[in-house]
Amino acid sequence: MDIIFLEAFRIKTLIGIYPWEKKIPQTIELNLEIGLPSKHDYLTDQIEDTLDYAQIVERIRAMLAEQHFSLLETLTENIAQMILTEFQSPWVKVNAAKLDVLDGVRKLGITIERGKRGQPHFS
Ligand SMILES: Nc1nc2c(c(=O)[nH]1)N=C([C@H](O)[C@@H](O)CO)CN2
Repeated sequence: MDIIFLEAFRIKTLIGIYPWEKKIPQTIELNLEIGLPSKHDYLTDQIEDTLDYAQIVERIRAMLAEQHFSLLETLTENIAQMILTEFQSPWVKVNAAKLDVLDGVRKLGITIERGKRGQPHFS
């Protein structure tokens, strides 16, 4: 399987279970791996024949501006389901971390995998 990755994508959003977290946006860091559908033919060298990672980033920005989550679990699940359904990715891994929210912990968060990870893509 071929994979698009997004590393250290930092974005501000309202996230958290405490009252202050529902009012003050926090920066979270996202790391994503997005499986490409094996039916796609990358040898065409055309953006139409792959997943456009710029569109995925913009879609995540829009989601996190509109929707506010209490838990990182819900945030990662919503991002994963959006990528599987809207971009027809067969498999996705989403990691979301809060930065410096607990004393002595630089990053903490969650990683989820959804969908089915496929075989290597041979062309
Ligand atoms: N499993 C989780 N535990 C906690 C979360 C979370 O999203 N998932 N969130 C919080 C608070 O919002 C925290 O980040 C504030 O310090 C606590 N535990």
